[in-house]
Amino acid sequence: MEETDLRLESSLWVGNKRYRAVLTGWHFNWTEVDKKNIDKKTISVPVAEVIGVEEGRVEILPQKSIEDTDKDFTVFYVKRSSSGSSYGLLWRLGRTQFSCLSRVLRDQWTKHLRAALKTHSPLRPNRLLVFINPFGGKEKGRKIYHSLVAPLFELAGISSHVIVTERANQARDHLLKKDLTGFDGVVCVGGDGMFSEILHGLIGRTQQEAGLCENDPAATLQPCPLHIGIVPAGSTDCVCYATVGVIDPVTSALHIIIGDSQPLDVCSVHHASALVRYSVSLLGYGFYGDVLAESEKHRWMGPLRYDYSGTMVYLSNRSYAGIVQYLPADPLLSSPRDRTRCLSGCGVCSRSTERLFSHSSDAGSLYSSHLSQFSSDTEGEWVSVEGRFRCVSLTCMSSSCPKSPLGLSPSAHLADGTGDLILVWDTHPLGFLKFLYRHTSTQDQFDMPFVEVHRVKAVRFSLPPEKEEEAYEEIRGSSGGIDEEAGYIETVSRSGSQVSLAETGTGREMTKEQKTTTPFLCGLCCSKAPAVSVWNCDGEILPTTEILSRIHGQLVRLYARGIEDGAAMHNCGEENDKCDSRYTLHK
Ligand SMILES: CCCCCCCCCCCCC/C=C/[C@@H](O)[C@H](COP(=O)(O)O)NC(=O)CCCCC
Ligand SMILES: Nc1ncnc2c1ncn2[C@@H]1O[C@H](COP(=O)(O)OP(=O)(O)O)[C@@H](O)[C@H]1O
Ligand SMILES: [Ca+2]
Repeated sequence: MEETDLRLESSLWVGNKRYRAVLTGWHFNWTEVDKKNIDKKTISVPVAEVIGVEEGRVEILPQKSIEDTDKDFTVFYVKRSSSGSSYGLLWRLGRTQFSCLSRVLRDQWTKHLRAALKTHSPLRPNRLLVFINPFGGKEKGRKIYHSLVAPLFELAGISSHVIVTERANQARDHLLKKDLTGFDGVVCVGGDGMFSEILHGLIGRTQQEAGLCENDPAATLQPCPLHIGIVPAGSTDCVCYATVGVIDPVTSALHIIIGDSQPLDVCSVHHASALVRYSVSLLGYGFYGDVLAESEKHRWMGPLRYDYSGTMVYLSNRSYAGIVQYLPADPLLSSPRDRTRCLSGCGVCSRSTERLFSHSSDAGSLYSSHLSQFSSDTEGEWVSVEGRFRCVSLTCMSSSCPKSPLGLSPSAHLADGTGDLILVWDTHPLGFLKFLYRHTSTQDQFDMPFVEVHRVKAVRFSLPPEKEEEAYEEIRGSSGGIDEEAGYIETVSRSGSQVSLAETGTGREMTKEQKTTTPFLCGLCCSKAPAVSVWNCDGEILPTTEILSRIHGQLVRLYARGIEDGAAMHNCGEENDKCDSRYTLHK
């Protein structure tokens, strides 16, 4: 046996085969020794991907069982396999039971492996705050967490405080107000709406503690210190799919356990100097807004509500007038049409990290550089277009999801500090159908004469003056009046409870009733098409039509690593499901 610091080497047995096992600090490898040279295969596991080390012969599935033999130990680690339909890789729990010649040697192996784990994965969480939405998606959040995720957290020695929500916004309010001392991260078991609650809670809490005003659209917001883990149990699960590459609770749990860290851009949405909401995936007006408004009436259908509502809204054949202004991002850094993909270890995002945070010690200059984007001096840099649109969408990331495996903008980046603005001008119904259909394949949805895509830092949307009046009349007509005295933006969640109040002074914002009835009833049941649509902000309907939206680079961090390139990881010559070389190659 050889031993230096964290290095350890000895013979170990797996079953009746003898292996030469080596722990180098970064990797744990074992190679069968009594085999002919040509057949020798080394299994190599990065220490960062070891989930747990247990004395004895241990199994955790289907139930935990321990055979407490004193010369054995069991190592659990990440094992990859192809996901079939998705672009990312599925992660599974690999397990190997080793036997040593003595108990002393066994204790040395377990001690060294555990010490290596501590040294090489500094972001592994010890304590997590878990929120489960029992009503998300197919209402399986509780089962998913307790049967698939909790046993893995236990194996990894993570303690968790679990809250099953009883109302919308409970998770957000908890994060805004309660003591979060001792937690390393927050886990969301649910869909994009539940993620959004956690996003708002954490961003709000961080700004409160930093004394920053979220209502100021020019403020440089403070990045959140706590990581967010997403265990998918919703309807679209776009944030999970776009950051992990698969919708799979076990894969997500393993990323959380090893403390993976993926920064994420966040888009703020303001109206009349008041924060309305934050978004990470879809900020969409027109088609996507109408689909969401319609789908809320069919929540009982579960995830299928989006297919049904999508068809109905498509058939209603609507377009909307609007003025879109945008602040272009530096075209030398990247382009939404460069046909690249933001994958794990993305160079564009890493270079952005340097750019975004290189002056962070000089807080004053960073703040003023952001401010300048909105000052009158730089007004000339904004580009303005006006016309009728099928949809106007802004996304900070690809927004890929099972419905659209490459997403709304396949070359968008998770953490480059920019968003992609997609303008779909009014066109004939078949053209629009073709545009939508291309989202489901690898065909380029931007290669159409009525579609534009721009990489941007900020976007403003407003109504042409005559439409503004028409919209106001429409709102008055359908709601029986707005409380003009109040002058508040009231954001109402999908389940109907109040999300936030922000003073605006305009009194022209839609009420809850307008949001859920105006666009669809006017478009399908009445002869007159509505003058305005609504904004779909990560699955929430915004109460305002005119907005200013700005991208904040890397404002939050997820327990994820971006989509792994399956082709690069599986070059061992074995078929995916037979492959037991779990080693991350060629990053
Ligand atoms: C003819 C085939 C048409 C296929 C159109 C496919 C276009 C799909 C793009 C989907 C982008 C999704 C962006 C994510 C949005 C979610 O935040 C939001 C809320 O999700 P959840 O909390 O899970 O309910 N989902 C939606 O707004 C659904 C949009 C569906 C559009 C058809
Ligand atoms: N206990 C609860 N009861 C009702 N609504 C809830 C509850 N917990 C969370 N929500 C809300 O449910 C909405 C949808 O949740 P989500 O998990 O995203 O599911 P889905 O993907 O099916 O829409 C979110 O906006 C969230 O605020
Ligand atoms: Ca981005």
